[in-house]
Amino acid sequence: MTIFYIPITVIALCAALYFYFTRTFNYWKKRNVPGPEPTALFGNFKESALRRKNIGLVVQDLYNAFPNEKVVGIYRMTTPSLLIRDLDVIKHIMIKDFELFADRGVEFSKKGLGQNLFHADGDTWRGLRNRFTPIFTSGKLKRMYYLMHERADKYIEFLQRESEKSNEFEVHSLVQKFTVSTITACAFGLDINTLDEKVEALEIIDKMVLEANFGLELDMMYPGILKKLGISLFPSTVLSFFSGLVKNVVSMRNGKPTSRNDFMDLMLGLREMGSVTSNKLGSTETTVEITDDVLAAQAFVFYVGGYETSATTVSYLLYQLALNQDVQEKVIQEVDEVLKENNGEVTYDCLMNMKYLTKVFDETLRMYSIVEPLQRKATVDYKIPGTDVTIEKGTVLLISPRGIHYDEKYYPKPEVFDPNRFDADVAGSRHPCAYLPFGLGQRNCIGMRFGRLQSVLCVVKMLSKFRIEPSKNTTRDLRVKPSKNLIGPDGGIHVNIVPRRDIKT
Ligand code: HEM
Repeated sequence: MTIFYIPITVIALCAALYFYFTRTFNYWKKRNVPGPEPTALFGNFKESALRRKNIGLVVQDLYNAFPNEKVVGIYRMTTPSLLIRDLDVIKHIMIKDFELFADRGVEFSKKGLGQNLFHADGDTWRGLRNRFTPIFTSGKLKRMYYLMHERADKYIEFLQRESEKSNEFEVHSLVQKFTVSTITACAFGLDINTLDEKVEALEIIDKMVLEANFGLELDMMYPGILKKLGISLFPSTVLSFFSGLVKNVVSMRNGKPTSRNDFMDLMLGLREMGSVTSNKLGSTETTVEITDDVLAAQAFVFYVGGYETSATTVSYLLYQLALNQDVQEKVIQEVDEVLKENNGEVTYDCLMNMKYLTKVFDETLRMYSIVEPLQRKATVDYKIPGTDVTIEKGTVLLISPRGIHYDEKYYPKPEVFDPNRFDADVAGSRHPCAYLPFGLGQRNCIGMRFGRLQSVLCVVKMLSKFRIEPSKNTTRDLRVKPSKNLIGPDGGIHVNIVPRRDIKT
């Protein structure tokens, strides 16, 4: 008899599982919100959950599939969530009604590294953001610039030595060597030799933090479960590394801020205060105790946020220069002119005046925005302006910068690399929410100026000595790495970096 029960039990179990993993899929239909058909268990994120496609591209596909909709009802695994396509609605959420969407809503244990500025929400985020904003003003960056400049010179010397051996480089890992050395110098006051040596601890962190992690899918499926279980998205080894780093620097500086004006000085200032306060709608309340874990969490997010985003941007920029020699010619002309006017010095002010290179940088981030998708969480029930849709408190909203940046409506012939899209009059006539590589509103990228500065410095220093040319391994079909949290090239970017003196004209 048992022989009959086994298949029946298996069928019943499968049916129960199917029912369980599709139970929410009427949510948007009931509310008349259009959206793609979800798949059991995965919702609309099957390709990214199976690591077949980068999550940024998955959300871009969802954006493209509904060209006439302002909002699209989707399922992050089984949890209903809303993709916002319309730029006016984006403006409401990210700017006008920001207070209602200040949270990012990535829920996991907020102990240890979880209390970092990117993942913190609510009053903790407000307190931290108030305190850390002053370190990224242009005045502070200008004072830190000499640290970046020293690293850039060492990097160019390294490149000159290496280019004697071979002209072909994989530029993503190459530029990482520069950005890791600037961020560790500016943030922690450390002089790590990332050029000639492999820094194993940093390589491990790179793998552990930037590779997609199934914790995120679990959070999509059961929002808040990681937090309830006290599970972090980051392994304890990463916490130990940053805790150790902070402790060392604190003891090297005798626990007091120095005159370096770097990130560590600001942290030491916070440590002396003992806590940070947040001002919400006029009231002042103490929110975050500044423990060593909180300091380590900020060190961690500035490190991770600081090096990879800029390294990826610069490597895509160099790739486009290799393919578009006319654009490169103009950038080189600008670099040469500015250097001539400044007796060969690359100063902070002259970088700010490189108008054409700024457009090239902006166009690079249009085609390859690195942080995808943007995310906000509703902290109240909210009727979406211009629609009949009301979202419930706790709903996660996604925005696809890449979808918008490749939308013909805003950028004709979006596959073409054209820096003139950022001429002042052309850019000024576009909707203010049509360009989102650094996000938008009060929760935008705090390190935007730093990222721009180190990226542009790296490009100027490189082009003052080298030209970038396609190599036999430069692919025209550059893919995005599926298994990463950020947008980045699959298999790297290979180009030739040729000393300018070697070029026959
Ligand atoms: C080209 C370089 C960079 C790009 C493209 C980039 C992009 C972004 C984006 C899109 C966000 C999310 C914004 C939003 O949700 O509206 C973000 C947040 C953030 N970025 Fe960057 N970033 C870059 C460089 C940096 C650097 C150099 C640092 C630090 C040194 C940094 C630290 C952060 C932090 C801490 C946040 C979270 C801010 C908050 O939630 O208050 N980023 N970044």
